[in-house]
Amino acid sequence: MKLQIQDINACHPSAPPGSAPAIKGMSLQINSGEQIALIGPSGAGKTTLLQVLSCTLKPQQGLVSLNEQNPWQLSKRQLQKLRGQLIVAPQVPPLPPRQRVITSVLAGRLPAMSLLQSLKSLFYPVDIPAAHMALSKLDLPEKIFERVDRLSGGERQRVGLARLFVSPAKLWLVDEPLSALDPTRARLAMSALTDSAQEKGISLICTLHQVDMALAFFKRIIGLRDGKIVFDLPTEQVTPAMLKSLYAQYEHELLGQPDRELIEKQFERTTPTVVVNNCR
Ligand SMILES: Nc1ncnc2c1ncn2[C@@H]1O[C@H](COP(=O)(O)OP(=O)(O)OP(=O)(O)O)[C@@H](O)[C@H]1O
Repeated sequence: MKLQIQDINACHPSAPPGSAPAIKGMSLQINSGEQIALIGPSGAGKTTLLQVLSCTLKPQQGLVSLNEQNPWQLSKRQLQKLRGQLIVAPQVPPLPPRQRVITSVLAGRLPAMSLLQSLKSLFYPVDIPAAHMALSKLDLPEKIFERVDRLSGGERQRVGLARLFVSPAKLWLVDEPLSALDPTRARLAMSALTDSAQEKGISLICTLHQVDMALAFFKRIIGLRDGKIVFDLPTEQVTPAMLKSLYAQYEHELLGQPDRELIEKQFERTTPTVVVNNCR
Protein backbone atom coordinates (compact mmCIF):
# COMPACT_ATOMS: atom_id res chain seq x y z
CA MET A 1 0.00 0.00 0.00
CA LYS A 2 1.23 3.46 -0.91
CA LEU A 3 1.13 6.12 1.81
CA GLN A 4 1.59 9.83 1.85
CA ILE A 5 1.26 12.49 4.51
CA GLN A 6 1.81 16.14 3.88
CA ASP A 7 2.37 18.88 6.45
CA ILE A 8 0.59 16.95 9.23
CA ASN A 9 -0.08 18.29 12.72
CA ALA A 10 -1.60 15.76 15.13
CA CYS A 11 -2.10 15.45 18.89
CA HIS A 12 -1.76 12.22 20.82
CA PRO A 13 -5.30 10.78 21.08
CA SER A 14 -5.21 10.95 24.91
CA ALA A 15 -3.93 14.51 25.01
CA PRO A 16 -6.35 17.05 26.50
CA PRO A 17 -7.81 19.70 24.16
CA GLY A 18 -5.41 22.54 23.48
CA SER A 19 -2.29 20.34 23.93
CA ALA A 20 0.73 20.94 21.73
CA PRO A 21 0.79 18.61 18.71
CA ALA A 22 2.82 15.41 19.04
CA ILE A 23 3.41 15.49 15.25
CA LYS A 24 4.44 18.83 13.83
CA GLY A 25 4.33 19.73 10.14
CA MET A 26 5.40 16.25 9.08
CA SER A 27 5.56 15.09 5.44
CA LEU A 28 6.41 11.58 4.31
CA GLN A 29 6.01 9.23 1.36
CA ILE A 30 6.08 5.45 1.59
CA ASN A 31 5.92 3.20 -1.46
CA SER A 32 4.12 -0.10 -1.75
CA GLY A 33 6.07 -2.96 -0.19
CA GLU A 34 8.56 -0.74 1.64
CA GLN A 35 9.80 -1.73 5.09
CA ILE A 36 10.54 1.16 7.42
CA ALA A 37 11.73 1.39 11.01
CA LEU A 38 10.65 4.44 13.02
CA ILE A 39 13.13 5.19 15.76
CA GLY A 40 13.60 8.01 18.23
CA PRO A 41 13.46 8.70 21.96
CA SER A 42 10.39 8.20 24.09
CA GLY A 43 7.72 10.80 23.34
CA ALA A 44 9.09 11.53 19.84
CA GLY A 45 5.67 10.88 18.28
CA LYS A 46 6.18 7.38 16.81
CA THR A 47 2.91 5.92 18.12
CA THR A 48 0.98 9.05 17.20
CA LEU A 49 2.31 8.79 13.65
CA LEU A 50 1.20 5.15 13.44
CA GLN A 51 -2.27 6.23 14.53
CA VAL A 52 -2.43 8.86 11.82
CA LEU A 53 -1.32 6.28 9.23
CA SER A 54 -3.90 3.76 10.48
CA CYS A 55 -6.68 6.32 9.87
CA THR A 56 -7.78 6.17 13.51
CA LEU A 57 -6.46 9.63 14.40
CA LYS A 58 -7.58 12.56 12.30
CA PRO A 59 -4.83 15.16 12.05
CA GLN A 60 -5.66 18.77 12.91
CA GLN A 61 -3.85 19.91 9.81
CA GLY A 62 -2.46 18.45 6.59
CA LEU A 63 -3.21 15.68 4.12
CA VAL A 64 -3.22 11.90 4.56
CA SER A 65 -3.40 9.59 1.58
CA LEU A 66 -3.52 5.79 1.43
CA ASN A 67 -3.44 4.35 -2.07
CA GLU A 68 -4.36 7.80 -3.36
CA GLN A 69 -7.44 8.00 -1.10
CA ASN A 70 -7.91 10.64 1.59
CA PRO A 71 -9.47 8.60 4.44
CA TRP A 72 -11.08 11.68 5.94
CA GLN A 73 -13.05 12.39 2.78
CA LEU A 74 -14.48 8.87 2.51
CA SER A 75 -17.92 7.70 3.60
CA LYS A 76 -18.08 5.63 6.80
CA ARG A 77 -18.43 2.47 4.75
CA GLN A 78 -15.52 3.32 2.44
CA LEU A 79 -13.36 4.23 5.43
CA GLN A 80 -14.15 0.87 7.03
CA LYS A 81 -13.16 -0.87 3.79
CA LEU A 82 -9.88 1.06 3.66
CA ARG A 83 -9.13 0.19 7.29
CA GLY A 84 -9.76 -3.46 6.39
CA GLN A 85 -6.68 -3.26 4.15
CA LEU A 86 -4.37 -2.46 7.06
CA ILE A 87 -3.64 -4.00 10.43
CA VAL A 88 -2.16 -2.44 13.57
CA ALA A 89 -0.20 -4.50 16.08
CA PRO A 90 -0.11 -2.44 19.28
CA GLN A 91 2.68 -2.87 21.80
CA VAL A 92 0.24 -4.50 24.24
CA PRO A 93 -2.33 -6.42 22.19
CA PRO A 94 -5.89 -6.19 23.52
CA LEU A 95 -6.62 -9.88 24.15
CA PRO A 96 -9.91 -10.83 25.84
CA PRO A 97 -8.79 -12.75 28.98
CA ARG A 98 -10.67 -16.00 28.56
CA GLN A 99 -10.17 -16.26 24.82
CA ARG A 100 -8.18 -19.12 23.30
CA VAL A 101 -4.96 -18.27 21.49
CA ILE A 102 -6.31 -19.66 18.22
CA THR A 103 -9.31 -17.32 18.32
CA SER A 104 -7.10 -14.35 19.15
CA VAL A 105 -4.75 -15.12 16.26
CA LEU A 106 -7.54 -15.59 13.73
CA ALA A 107 -9.00 -12.24 14.87
CA GLY A 108 -6.37 -10.86 12.47
CA ARG A 109 -8.86 -11.70 9.74
CA LEU A 110 -11.85 -9.94 11.32
CA PRO A 111 -11.55 -6.61 9.46
CA ALA A 112 -12.00 -8.44 6.16
CA MET A 113 -14.99 -10.53 7.36
CA SER A 114 -18.72 -9.86 7.32
CA LEU A 115 -20.41 -9.45 10.71
CA LEU A 116 -21.90 -12.95 10.48
CA GLN A 117 -18.57 -14.55 9.59
CA SER A 118 -16.79 -12.73 12.41
CA LEU A 119 -19.39 -13.77 15.00
CA LYS A 120 -19.17 -17.36 13.81
CA SER A 121 -15.37 -17.31 13.97
CA LEU A 122 -15.50 -16.39 17.67
CA PHE A 123 -17.07 -19.79 18.42
CA TYR A 124 -15.72 -22.00 15.63
CA PRO A 125 -12.13 -21.21 14.60
CA VAL A 126 -12.15 -22.08 10.92
CA ASP A 127 -8.49 -22.23 9.94
CA ILE A 128 -6.45 -24.09 12.53
CA PRO A 129 -3.51 -24.72 10.11
CA ALA A 130 -3.16 -20.98 9.38
CA ALA A 131 -3.11 -20.11 13.09
CA HIS A 132 -0.61 -22.92 13.73
CA MET A 133 1.66 -21.68 10.94
CA ALA A 134 1.51 -18.11 12.27
CA LEU A 135 2.37 -19.21 15.81
CA SER A 136 5.17 -21.46 14.55
CA LYS A 137 6.88 -18.47 12.93
CA LEU A 138 7.10 -17.01 16.45
CA ASP A 139 8.04 -20.22 18.26
CA LEU A 140 4.65 -20.55 19.99
CA PRO A 141 2.71 -23.34 18.22
CA GLU A 142 2.25 -25.41 21.39
CA LYS A 143 0.08 -22.70 22.94
CA ILE A 144 -2.52 -22.70 20.18
CA PHE A 145 -5.39 -23.94 22.39
CA GLU A 146 -4.22 -22.19 25.58
CA ARG A 147 -6.23 -19.36 27.17
CA VAL A 148 -4.57 -16.00 26.62
CA ASP A 149 -4.77 -15.06 30.31
CA ARG A 150 -2.51 -18.03 31.05
CA LEU A 151 0.30 -16.68 28.88
CA SER A 152 3.35 -14.63 29.83
CA GLY A 153 3.72 -11.04 28.62
CA GLY A 154 6.13 -12.08 25.87
CA GLU A 155 3.81 -14.88 24.74
CA ARG A 156 0.88 -12.48 24.60
CA GLN A 157 2.95 -10.08 22.54
CA ARG A 158 3.74 -12.91 20.10
CA VAL A 159 0.03 -13.80 19.85
CA GLY A 160 -0.61 -10.17 18.86
CA LEU A 161 2.10 -10.40 16.20
CA ALA A 162 0.84 -13.76 14.90
CA ARG A 163 -2.34 -11.96 13.83
CA LEU A 164 -0.34 -10.19 11.15
CA PHE A 165 0.51 -13.46 9.42
CA VAL A 166 -3.14 -14.50 8.97
CA SER A 167 -4.38 -11.05 8.04
CA PRO A 168 -5.14 -10.18 4.41
CA ALA A 169 -3.93 -6.59 5.06
CA LYS A 170 -1.51 -4.89 2.67
CA LEU A 171 -0.14 -2.56 5.34
CA TRP A 172 1.28 -3.63 8.70
CA LEU A 173 1.68 -0.93 11.35
CA VAL A 174 3.60 -2.44 14.23
CA ASP A 175 4.25 -0.61 17.50
CA GLU A 176 7.28 -1.74 19.51
CA PRO A 177 6.91 -5.46 18.74
CA LEU A 178 9.92 -6.55 20.79
CA SER A 179 9.35 -4.80 24.11
CA ALA A 180 8.47 -8.01 26.00
CA LEU A 181 10.65 -10.47 24.06
CA ASP A 182 13.98 -12.01 24.96
CA PRO A 183 16.83 -11.33 22.49
CA THR A 184 16.49 -14.67 20.67
CA ARG A 185 12.72 -14.37 20.26
CA ALA A 186 13.14 -10.72 19.29
CA ARG A 187 15.43 -11.67 16.39
CA LEU A 188 13.12 -14.50 15.36
CA ALA A 189 10.09 -12.18 15.40
CA MET A 190 11.86 -9.44 13.46
CA SER A 191 13.06 -11.90 10.87
CA ALA A 192 9.59 -13.49 10.52
CA LEU A 193 7.91 -10.08 10.15
CA THR A 194 10.30 -8.70 7.54
CA ASP A 195 10.52 -11.97 5.54
CA SER A 196 6.72 -12.43 5.44
CA ALA A 197 6.10 -8.81 4.53
CA GLN A 198 8.61 -9.06 1.70
CA GLU A 199 7.17 -12.35 0.38
CA LYS A 200 3.68 -10.87 0.24
CA GLY A 201 4.65 -7.35 -0.92
CA ILE A 202 3.24 -5.84 2.27
CA SER A 203 4.26 -2.36 3.43
CA LEU A 204 5.68 -2.66 6.94
CA ILE A 205 6.13 0.28 9.29
CA CYS A 206 7.53 -0.62 12.65
CA THR A 207 8.42 1.54 15.65
CA LEU A 208 11.44 0.23 17.52
CA HIS A 209 13.42 1.15 20.59
CA GLN A 210 16.04 -1.42 19.63
CA VAL A 211 18.24 0.56 17.25
CA ASP A 212 20.38 -2.52 16.61
CA MET A 213 17.30 -4.37 15.30
CA ALA A 214 16.27 -1.42 13.14
CA LEU A 215 19.74 -1.31 11.56
CA ALA A 216 19.87 -5.08 11.07
CA PHE A 217 16.43 -5.69 9.56
CA PHE A 218 15.28 -2.51 7.77
CA LYS A 219 16.50 -0.81 4.62
CA ARG A 220 15.00 2.58 5.45
CA ILE A 221 15.15 4.27 8.83
CA ILE A 222 13.19 7.33 9.90
CA GLY A 223 14.43 9.11 13.01
CA LEU A 224 11.82 11.15 14.90
CA ARG A 225 12.33 13.60 17.69
CA ASP A 226 9.92 16.13 19.21
CA GLY A 227 7.27 15.33 16.59
CA LYS A 228 9.56 15.99 13.62
CA ILE A 229 11.56 13.92 11.17
CA VAL A 230 15.24 14.34 11.97
CA PHE A 231 16.39 12.01 9.18
CA ASP A 232 14.79 9.67 6.64
CA LEU A 233 17.53 7.61 5.02
CA PRO A 234 18.61 4.26 3.61
CA THR A 235 20.08 2.33 6.55
CA GLU A 236 23.63 2.40 5.20
CA GLN A 237 23.55 6.21 5.27
CA VAL A 238 22.57 6.44 8.95
CA THR A 239 25.70 7.49 10.81
CA PRO A 240 26.64 7.17 14.46
CA ALA A 241 26.63 10.93 14.74
CA MET A 242 22.99 11.00 13.56
CA LEU A 243 22.00 8.36 16.11
CA LYS A 244 23.83 10.14 18.90
CA SER A 245 22.20 13.41 18.03
CA LEU A 246 18.75 11.77 17.72
CA TYR A 247 19.07 10.31 21.21
CA ALA A 248 21.04 13.21 22.75
CA GLN A 249 20.09 13.39 26.45
CA TYR A 250 18.32 10.03 26.09
CA GLU A 251 21.43 7.92 25.43
CA HIS A 252 20.12 5.22 27.77
CA GLU A 253 17.45 4.47 25.13
CA LEU A 254 19.93 4.11 22.30
CA LEU A 255 20.93 0.56 23.07
CA GLY A 256 17.67 -0.90 24.43
CA GLN A 257 18.52 -4.61 24.24
CA PRO A 258 21.85 -4.16 22.63
CA ASP A 259 23.51 -6.22 20.04
CA ARG A 260 26.65 -4.19 20.56
CA GLU A 261 28.53 -5.94 17.79
CA LEU A 262 25.93 -4.98 15.21
CA ILE A 263 25.73 -1.35 16.19
CA GLU A 264 29.47 -1.14 16.42
CA LYS A 265 29.74 -2.65 12.94
CA GLN A 266 27.32 -0.02 11.65
CA PHE A 267 29.33 2.64 13.43
CA GLU A 268 32.64 1.35 12.05
CA ARG A 269 31.25 1.41 8.52
CA THR A 270 30.78 5.15 8.76
CA THR A 271 33.08 6.61 11.41
CA PRO A 272 35.63 4.20 12.77
CA THR A 273 36.50 6.17 15.90
CA VAL A 274 33.04 6.44 17.41
CA VAL A 275 32.45 5.53 21.04
CA VAL A 276 29.26 3.58 21.75
CA ASN A 277 27.54 4.37 25.02
CA ASN A 278 25.97 1.29 26.50
CA CYS A 279 23.95 2.59 29.40
CA ARG A 280 21.75 -0.39 30.23
N1 LIG B 1 -1.49 9.49 27.41
C1 LIG B 1 -1.13 10.69 26.96
N2 LIG B 1 -1.82 11.80 27.29
C2 LIG B 1 -1.46 13.00 26.82
N3 LIG B 1 -0.42 13.21 25.99
C3 LIG B 1 0.31 12.15 25.63
C4 LIG B 1 -0.01 10.85 26.08
N4 LIG B 1 0.89 9.99 25.57
C5 LIG B 1 1.72 10.73 24.82
N5 LIG B 1 1.37 12.02 24.85
C6 LIG B 1 2.05 13.15 24.15
O1 LIG B 1 2.29 12.79 22.81
C7 LIG B 1 3.68 12.85 22.52
C8 LIG B 1 4.03 11.72 21.56
O2 LIG B 1 3.76 10.49 22.20
P1 LIG B 1 3.93 9.10 21.42
O3 LIG B 1 3.35 8.04 22.29
O4 LIG B 1 3.40 9.25 20.05
O5 LIG B 1 5.53 9.00 21.35
P2 LIG B 1 6.41 7.71 21.12
O6 LIG B 1 7.57 8.16 20.30
O7 LIG B 1 5.60 6.59 20.57
O8 LIG B 1 6.88 7.39 22.59
P3 LIG B 1 7.26 5.94 23.24
O9 LIG B 1 8.51 5.49 22.52
O10 LIG B 1 7.51 6.27 24.66
O11 LIG B 1 6.10 5.02 23.03
C9 LIG B 1 4.38 12.81 23.88
O12 LIG B 1 5.57 13.51 23.88
C10 LIG B 1 3.37 13.46 24.79
O13 LIG B 1 3.58 14.85 24.74
